[in-house]
Amino acid sequence: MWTAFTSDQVRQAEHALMALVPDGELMQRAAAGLAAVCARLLPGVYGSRVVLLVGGGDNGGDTLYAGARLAARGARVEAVLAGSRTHEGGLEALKRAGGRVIEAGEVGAPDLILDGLLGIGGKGGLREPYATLARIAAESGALVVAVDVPSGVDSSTGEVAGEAVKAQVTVTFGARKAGLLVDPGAERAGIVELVDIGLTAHLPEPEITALTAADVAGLLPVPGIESDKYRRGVVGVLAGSDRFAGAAVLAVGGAVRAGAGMVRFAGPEDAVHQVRARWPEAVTTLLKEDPVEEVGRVQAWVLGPGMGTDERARRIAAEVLGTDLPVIVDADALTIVSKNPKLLHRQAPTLITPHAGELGRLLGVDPKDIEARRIEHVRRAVEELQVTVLLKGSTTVVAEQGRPVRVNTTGTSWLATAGTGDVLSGISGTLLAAGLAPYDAGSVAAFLHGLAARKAAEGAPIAALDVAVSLPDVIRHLRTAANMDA
Ligand SMILES: NC(=O)C1=CN([C@@H]2O[C@H](COP(=O)(O)OP(=O)(O)OC[C@H]3O[C@@H](n4cnc5c(N)ncnc54)[C@H](O)[C@@H]3O)[C@@H](O)[C@H]2O)[C@@H](O)CC1
Ligand SMILES: Nc1ncnc2c1ncn2[C@@H]1O[C@H](COP(=O)(O)OP(=O)(O)O)[C@@H](O)[C@H]1O
Ligand SMILES: [K+]
Repeated sequence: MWTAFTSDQVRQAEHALMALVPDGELMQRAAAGLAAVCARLLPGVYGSRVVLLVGGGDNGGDTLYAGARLAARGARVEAVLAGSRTHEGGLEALKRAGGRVIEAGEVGAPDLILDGLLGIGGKGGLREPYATLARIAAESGALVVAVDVPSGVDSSTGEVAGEAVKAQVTVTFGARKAGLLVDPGAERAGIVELVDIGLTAHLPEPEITALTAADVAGLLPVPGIESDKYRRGVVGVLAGSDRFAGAAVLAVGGAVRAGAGMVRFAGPEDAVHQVRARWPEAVTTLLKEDPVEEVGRVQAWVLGPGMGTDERARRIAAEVLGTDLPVIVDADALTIVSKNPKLLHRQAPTLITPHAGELGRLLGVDPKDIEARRIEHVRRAVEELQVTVLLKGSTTVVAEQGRPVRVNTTGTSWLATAGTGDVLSGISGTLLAAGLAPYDAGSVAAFLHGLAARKAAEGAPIAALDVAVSLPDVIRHLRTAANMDA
């Protein structure tokens, strides 16, 4: 499990650790780790040109000491001093090692730029001259490595309020900062390398966690000798309308290919035909005015993809949410519950899977604000709605009362195509029917969904159904990598 922390949590842990080690020791550990990563990234340290963008705080200090280490190994290291003050010890060390100070106009096109403008002390959008330096870095063509945090990214939330550095790699010290895992910050951070400075024992409960491949392999339900199709989990899918029959095919596809014991599908005529044609293994029921009960026994429901918001859909939603079975509430069902929030007042496990627009309607908030500060809003949704919430988007996050927010790390922007959300609700439904709690079902589903999309895409466009089709390959790979028996 990965863990990530707010800047306050990191500062508290650093204070506790600082009391136990000599002055300046942590900065030396950070600088040594940073220089080692830079040395690995450069084709060769000797003779390479490295530019340091140095802010006035300790982030600048780390950067100067790391620059000194690279200079000592033969790199040509130059520093732009951008703060109203400069870490004295760091600057002395750099000069002693042969580094020199340059003006912003002399940055040019170095091999490597180290962004040491702001660390966890940064607040709000970059002010000048930092903003100009962020632009110079972006235009230089150099490999940009952010020190601790890309400057301009809020290290606790991932918010970017204005200009920010965009790094290919972020070398972060002691603990992952929450803002490095959540967009828009995650996109600015690139690959995150964690340097151990001895902080771990002092860290509190994390605000944020992320499942690793091994965690997912451990959580995935697999059939055993006692299994039959009912015990593995029967998932019921209530999706599709005369207008949107495809959503039914996609949600059923996600459920089938994620490994359901059985998928029961119920919907209008065209949807039933299309589901049967694509997924003959699904058991289908034509649902007109009959109660949903007629569909048969299921262990969890997927409610909403493409089902419309008319009177018929509202009646189905009310009936299903009135049962004591676990339910995934997605797409049109979210529109229905946003008009009648009481439908979510239920005891049984409930996972809602909105994108920012849908959550915006549920909370009465502008979707742009949700995308800017996902963690805050997903927590607020949990608080107000008292259900488990999976917020979709460029970073998918899953939240539940009293638990850290789980951030998904596998997504790809190729997923931004119609219908992939329907596949996700099918996967989540299968996992819920297999007995996973909503928090695990949602976060494992998002992990598999992201990996399946990457596998299907491999750098090219995908259709939503490709994501469903790739699921077994992804599950096989995860289990093999975790050394699990066939
Ligand atoms: N505290 C510790 O024990 C350690 C800290 N380390 C480093 O120290 C960093 C934190 O250092 P500081 O607390 O000095 O903070 P920063 O180096 O992040 O700088 C904060 C200063 O930048 C200015 N500033 C804030 N927001 C700005 C904006 N938007 N535009 C322009 N200027 C802005 C403010 O004047 C503030 O004083 C960490 O990120 C890490 O790199 C590491 O050396 C490891 C150990
Ligand atoms: N830029 C992006 N990067 C990564 N994943 C994305 C991005 N945009 C959308 N997604 C993912 O694609 C899926 C889209 O779902 P949704 O918005 O419900 O669309 P639809 O209703 O068409 O299926 C979600 O899983 C979401 O997290
Ligand atoms: K930085």
